[in-house]
Amino acid sequence: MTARIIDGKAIAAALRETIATRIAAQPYRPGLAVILVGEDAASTVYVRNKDRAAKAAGLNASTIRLPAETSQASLLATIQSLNDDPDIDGILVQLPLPPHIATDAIIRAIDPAKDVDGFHPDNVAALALGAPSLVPCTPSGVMHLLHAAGTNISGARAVVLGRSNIVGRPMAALLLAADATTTIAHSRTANLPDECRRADILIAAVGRANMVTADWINPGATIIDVGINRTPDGTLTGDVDFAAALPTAGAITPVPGGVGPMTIACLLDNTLLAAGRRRGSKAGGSSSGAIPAMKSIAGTFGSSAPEPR
Ligand SMILES: Nc1nc2c(c(=O)[nH]1)N[C@@H](CN(C=O)c1ccc(C(=O)N[C@@H](CCC(=O)O)C(=O)O)cc1)CN2
Repeated sequence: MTARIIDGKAIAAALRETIATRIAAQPYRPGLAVILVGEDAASTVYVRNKDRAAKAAGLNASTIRLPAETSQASLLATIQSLNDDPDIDGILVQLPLPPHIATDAIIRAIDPAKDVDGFHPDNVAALALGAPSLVPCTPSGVMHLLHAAGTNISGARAVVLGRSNIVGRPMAALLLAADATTTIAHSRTANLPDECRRADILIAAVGRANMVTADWINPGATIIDVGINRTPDGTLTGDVDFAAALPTAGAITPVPGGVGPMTIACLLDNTLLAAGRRRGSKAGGSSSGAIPAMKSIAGTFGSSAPEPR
């Protein structure tokens, strides 16, 4: 048997369309500010794609490009002015930052109500307590993909490979909130392949090209590949050996065209959600509220975007 391919590009396009319809129904244009410090090649592409997608969906989006030598104090001042700007609903600082800037201090400086990345400690704590507010975009996108794939989450054994603050930890919190029996596996986990082989749902987010091979996969499992690795010949590849996994997995995301496009769609969703809350629109319904897999955390997860008025 061959695994079903979960088409993240198409699912993200549908989500962006839903969000655009909701934005068009609002009496205001939600504002999104994205800050890029330096000229990291991949970050430059991601920020350009965010800007395009945000504008296409009807957001009032702007990108603030700062030189790599920007001081931490100057970046903090930029964030403060965006925190104070009533037209800005969402603020995102593209990561990674240059090494002389303390990422933690920057994330803490963002108004949690405008933190559309969901990285501020207040938002992290809310998610950990099972009452998520603004949820990190990549894990949020993964939940959408699991739903679209028709994967049963409640009661399933989920293994998250990787424990980063951006993906692994919030991913595990979301799966737990959706009633999966959730394990975080990492570089120190004993018998890593055995651990992964127990998973009905395997989320690979380690950042090592093709690390997950066919013998790590439980036959029929849903495999979500969050890895984006560039091989020496310039090819983009995930953390899962896709070709080898195909005959064993039940469903699998490709790289590119899997999780990546969902990250950007969920950023738009978070911006709409943040705008609705800040501007006092009645929250309810949402692009992701329609997702049964998230019912247990409905109303708080993903976009409780304002209803059209
Ligand atoms: N402030 C943040 N920084 C970073 C985040 C984040 O969520 N917030 N995530 C990643 C990068 N990222 C978004 O910023 C991102 C990565 C990849 C994609 C994507 O669409 N990938 C495509 C392939 C693109 C390519 O050719 O390189 C795909 O997978 O199909 C979107 C967003 C780190 N930084």
